[in-house]
Amino acid sequence: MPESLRVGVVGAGYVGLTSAACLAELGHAVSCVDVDETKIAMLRAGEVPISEPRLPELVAGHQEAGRLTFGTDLASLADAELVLLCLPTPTGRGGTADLGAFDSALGTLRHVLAPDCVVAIKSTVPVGTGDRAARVLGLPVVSNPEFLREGHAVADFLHPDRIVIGAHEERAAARVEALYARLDGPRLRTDPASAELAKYASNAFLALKVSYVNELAELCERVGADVTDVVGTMGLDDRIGAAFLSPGPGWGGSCLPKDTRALLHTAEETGMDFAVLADAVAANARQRDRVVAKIRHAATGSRGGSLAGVRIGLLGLTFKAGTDDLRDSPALAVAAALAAEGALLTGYDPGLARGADLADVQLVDDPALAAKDAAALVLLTEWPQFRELNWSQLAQLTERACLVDCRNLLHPAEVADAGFTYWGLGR
Ligand SMILES: NC(=O)C1=CN([C@@H]2O[C@H](COP(=O)(O)OP(=O)(O)OC[C@H]3O[C@@H](n4cnc5c(N)ncnc54)[C@H](O)[C@@H]3O)[C@@H](O)[C@H]2O)C=CC1
Ligand SMILES: O=C(O)[C@H]1O[C@H](OP(=O)(O)OP(=O)(O)OC[C@H]2O[C@@H](n3ccc(=O)[nH]c3=O)[C@H](O)[C@@H]2O)[C@H](O)[C@@H](O)[C@@H]1O
Repeated sequence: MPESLRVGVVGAGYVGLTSAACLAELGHAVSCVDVDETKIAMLRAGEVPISEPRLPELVAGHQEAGRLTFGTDLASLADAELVLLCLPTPTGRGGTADLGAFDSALGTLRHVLAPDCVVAIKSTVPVGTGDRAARVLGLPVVSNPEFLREGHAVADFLHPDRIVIGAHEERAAARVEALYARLDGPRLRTDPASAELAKYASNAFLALKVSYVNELAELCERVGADVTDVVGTMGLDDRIGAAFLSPGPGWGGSCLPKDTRALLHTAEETGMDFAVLADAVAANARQRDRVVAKIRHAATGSRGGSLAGVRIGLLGLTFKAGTDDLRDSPALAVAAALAAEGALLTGYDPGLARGADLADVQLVDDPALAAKDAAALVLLTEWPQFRELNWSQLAQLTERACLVDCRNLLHPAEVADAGFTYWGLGR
């Protein structure tokens, strides 16, 4: 029987809340602490503030069973055997990770934690952060990066591709490993610096892969090839893999952009020019500009046409399908660029609650309202339900039946039959 640990989780966001609920599911006694009083009050009332499959059931069930508690006071972690830090590490000055929230929590925890407590860092933090935290706390600090994806958070946590444990001391590493005793998946023991870097290296490689495909899509257009068949061929090679080969409006979300910036900053600090990564980031901005040019062309009938006063309907605003997260969403970056040229934007997203307040887009709760009188309809997020829309009806509602599919989600022939002139990426 694997041992049950008294676990403290600091931060109740995507990573913290998912970890807390899943660790309770694995049989541990979990106390989750966040400074956000509103969020904690919601969680105590059984409401989960983010949209993640299975999370509400786990939170409600384990709270009721007494295995999961929520609070705002870090002092409640005094008897924890293991504390997981799941604090935000957004972009700070010069592109580096801002460790403000992290340091503020450490400042309190150093007076609170028991002398035999082990601390694990789940946040994505620059190399050396764990060792620095160990000095501040006077406790062993293990790097245990998290690889879950938003929209799949619970499933990814409970079925990890790998569990990475970067530690100096065996005793501390063993305690973190005990946390996951009930989970399958390869364990990788290493030093803290390698674990910290492995997390950035993974996210940066995913970004690189998508930037490569976005540039490839451009080349396909120039030479008259179809990117779907090109990446279909590539993906069948096990060494390349089929995942992360879909062209889109650029990669975004709360992590890939900030983590590529932070890794570039780390390289810079050592005097290294990480040129291939720097260009993947630059390619992401080029991709947004290309998408905007394509929309301008579709909506005005000319490459350099003016978008002033032109009505454009947007389908999908979140940074990818299956989430309600708008942080660093490429769809919003495209919207901002269109709005800056004077376009009038109406947007529909199945993941967003009505009444969400967006700077550049009037949010509507029906795709027909986004299509109405639009000079172009632009699909920006790959929600699968968009495939089932009544495209003939939407075509009739638009002013000019032009459709820019920035995710290559739809069958060009089908939407053409519905009456649309279709633009995809690289096809
Ligand atoms: N979102 C994701 O899919 C993943 C995120 N990560 C990493 O995990 C870390 C956390 O990310 P998210 O969970 O997305 O962030 P988040 O923004 O969703 O949640 C962070 C939580 O920490 C709380 N907080 C801030 N300061 C605090 C303090 N001093 N004490 C206690 N709580 C405090 C905030 O109120 C918030 O609820 C980041 O380093 C991120 O890069 C890693 C893997 C996946
Ligand atoms: O560190 C993190 O926070 C997490 O960041 C990403 O997860 P996530 O931010 O949920 O988003 P992804 O699914 O990776 O998508 C990132 C972006 O790339 C885009 N993308 C992805 C794949 C693809 O083929 N094409 C493409 O444009 C998505 O639309 C999205 O904008 C990683 O996939 C997780 O492993 C990691 O734990």
